[in-house]
Amino acid sequence: MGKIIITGGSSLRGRVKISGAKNASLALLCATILARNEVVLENVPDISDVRVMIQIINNLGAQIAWENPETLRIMPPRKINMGAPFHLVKKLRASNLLLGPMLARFGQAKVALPGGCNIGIRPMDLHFKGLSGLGAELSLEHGCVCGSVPERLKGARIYLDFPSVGATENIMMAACLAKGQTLIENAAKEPEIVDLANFLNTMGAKVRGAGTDVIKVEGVASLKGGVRYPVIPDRIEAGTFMVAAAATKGDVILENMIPAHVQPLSAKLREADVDVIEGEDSLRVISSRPLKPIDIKTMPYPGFPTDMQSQLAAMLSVVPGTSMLVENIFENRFMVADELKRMGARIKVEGRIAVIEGVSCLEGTQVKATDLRAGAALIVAGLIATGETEICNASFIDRGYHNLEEKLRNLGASIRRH
Ligand SMILES: CC(=O)N[C@H]1[C@@H](OP(=O)(O)OP(=O)(O)OC[C@H]2O[C@@H](n3ccc(=O)[nH]c3=O)[C@H](O)[C@@H]2O)O[C@H](CO)[C@@H](O)[C@@H]1O
Ligand SMILES: C=C(OP(=O)(O)O)C(=O)O
Repeated sequence: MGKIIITGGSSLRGRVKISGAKNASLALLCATILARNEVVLENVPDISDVRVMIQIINNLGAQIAWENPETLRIMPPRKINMGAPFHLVKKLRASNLLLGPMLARFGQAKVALPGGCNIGIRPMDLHFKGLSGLGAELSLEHGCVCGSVPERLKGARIYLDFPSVGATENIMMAACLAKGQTLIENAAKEPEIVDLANFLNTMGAKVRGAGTDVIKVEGVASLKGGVRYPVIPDRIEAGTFMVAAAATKGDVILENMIPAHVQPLSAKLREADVDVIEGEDSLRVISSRPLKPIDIKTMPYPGFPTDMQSQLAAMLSVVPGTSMLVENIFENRFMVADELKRMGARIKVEGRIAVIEGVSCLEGTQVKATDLRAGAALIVAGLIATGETEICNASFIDRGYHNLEEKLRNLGASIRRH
């Protein structure tokens, strides 16, 4: 799976360009299935999750090719090949986002139960509730979700018991081609939801209210496609560089990003006594004073993102005093604590709570990435540790970070792949 080796101790300094968002790109790629004509997506990150999703959608009958390193040209399928293969689907969570578009456009779907990082049980009941509320008939057969639509999907009022990102996306995409109006209540409000709604509207959908608790979709007969659309910047990649800059006492300017999308993290870094200066589409992080301990509770957007919790745990492990993390989204997201402890961190995990007692330094050693953001956290830990840190299972990190080593080297880090 590859190793990343870091020699710690350098402060990160300079400028870094943030890539397009993984989670938005994956949802938008699934949404292209709804379109009748070619679609061009710009600012797509060349990461392994995106490459796997391209393979899956090509298998369904689409034709997708890179026009240049950040631009994908997609000819949606005219008829669908059933069965998204397990060996691909198991690699990423977002493969469950194929269900809504396949059912809406082709009236049938068969997708192996999705994989992704082992950060919790991650049920799909809300996806099922929403899609069956629109009239789809769904069953689980031999590890596959099978679905069919007797006639056309019909608009409905759907209340989500929890504002699930994936369920909101799946229902929103399916509702675009349903007959009549759909209301998604207690919808997720993440920036990736808004990006998906904007993309669907560019293709001819009628989605209103994305970014609020209630999304209203007026179904249309078809989505024309024939559009070029830039994916939003990746707020989690941006957040990871912000934390790396703060932890290494650095001074980094992040370019091509949306400061409002990282506001929950900026607020917390400021509490820790880091300077975060917002530009229009850039942001500067300067860490020149001793850091203060902070408490974090992960929440749906605009709360603090679960995808940034591990990286912050790495930073806080060397901040004098006691910090506390409460993980409210995924029950298994403290796996990184054991790896950080190997490096000398003092972290006590009790259920959904982790208490961190800051130590004076972390020591480089061999550690393993247990999931994507745990891998990112170990990179942060390696950058601040004394000596050499060897991170195995680096392919987890490749799921979500484009050119991470090169970007960090340009900021002065000593990092290489083995
Ligand atoms: C590809 C993608 O976009 N992944 C993101 C997406 O994952 P994903 O869409 O899987 O996350 P959800 O928002 O759906 O999950 C949030 C919570 O809802 C629960 N739940 C979800 C669906 C369901 O049917 N039933 C149910 O109980 C989950 O177990 C979890 O506890 O949002 C997460 C929360 O911001 C991020 O960490 C992931 O990076
Ligand atoms: C949890 C993540 O991704 P996924 O939902 O694809 O597993 C993530 O990006 O941190």
